[in-house]
Amino acid sequence: MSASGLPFDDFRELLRNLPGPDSAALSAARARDAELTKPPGALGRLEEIAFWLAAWTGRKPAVTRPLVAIFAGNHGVTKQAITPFPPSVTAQMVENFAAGGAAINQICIAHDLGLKVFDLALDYPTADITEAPALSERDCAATMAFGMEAVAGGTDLLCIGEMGIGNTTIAAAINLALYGGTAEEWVGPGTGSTGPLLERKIAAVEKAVALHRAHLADPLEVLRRLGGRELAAMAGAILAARMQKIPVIIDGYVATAAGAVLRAANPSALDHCLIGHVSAEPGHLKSIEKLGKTPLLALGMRLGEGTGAALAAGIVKAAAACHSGMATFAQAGVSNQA
Ligand SMILES: O=C(O)c1ccc[n+]([C@@H]2O[C@H](COP(=O)([O-])O)[C@@H](O)[C@H]2O)c1
Ligand SMILES: Cc1cc2nc[nH]c2cc1C
Repeated sequence: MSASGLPFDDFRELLRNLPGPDSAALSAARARDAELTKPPGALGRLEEIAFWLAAWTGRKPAVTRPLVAIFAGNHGVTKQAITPFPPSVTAQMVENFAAGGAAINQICIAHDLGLKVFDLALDYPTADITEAPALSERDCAATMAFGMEAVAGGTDLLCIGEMGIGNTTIAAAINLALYGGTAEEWVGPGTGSTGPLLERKIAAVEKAVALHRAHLADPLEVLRRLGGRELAAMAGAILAARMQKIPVIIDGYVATAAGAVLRAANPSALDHCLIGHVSAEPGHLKSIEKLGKTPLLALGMRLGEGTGAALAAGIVKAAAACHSGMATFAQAGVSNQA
């Protein structure tokens, strides 16, 4: 904790002093790209991804230890009867991740990605955001710090995902607080809320944002009042990655909301991040556009658990492989005259 003793102070300081991109590594990548055996720009966005890797790692683009981190949390707002699945499914899915039976396990095998799952006090859901702040400042800051530690084991590409019944309601509330509009614009079906479930979900988001309105100009207050443990941990992990020169791929609607909190605190906070995919949750594309980003994939998925980010990691790995493995015109004896 910082000298003044307020748990958020260290994070405010970090957010004010984020490291920028490495311009020497970026220039070197651009120079090499111009020599590779392809028409200029022919690899399209793969070339931009290689430049992004160079800028945010400070090295020649390479992905050798990609990691998917899933953060799991439970939410008091589920007592408003807003989800088709019960909160017990969060812990059950954590078990399924550990046993290798979830979709994310198969995508990690397909793309050769490491996987770590962090469950965050699943037996102690956050407070119901329609009645109280989700977390105390101390709990929120401690969970952000936990998320920062999660990447300490070393990786050179971090995919951020989550698991938490009720958390699409949380993401919608965060988006409404950060961007305004109406609750209907930000609330979607999540795992399948329709009819009365969806109506109660919209009402819960409206009520929560109205209750906390006086405090929502401060993005970290948005996170602690309307967020949840997995969102706080994802925010911490994204920040830690920035400090440690690790590029990040953000997953779906909920992971994007965690990132949005950081972006609201510092407009450059997500410059080291890609959005892996646009999910089928109706508000996701708009929330991505608010960040000034373009998602890599659009596969109609709405699963969470890092699946969209993990699929995008395969593309990022391929971008690095092309950049580092292709021959130059001179090496291959190919004419570079158009
Ligand atoms: O990532 C997404 O865009 C996404 C869209 C819909 C559902 N989810 C997942 O579904 C869970 C939350 O849905 P819900 O209906 O319980 O709020 C949580 O575990 C998320 O990972 C995730
Ligand atoms: C079964 C199930 C799997 C999930 N994976 C991520 N969120 C989920 C929500 C449910 C309900």
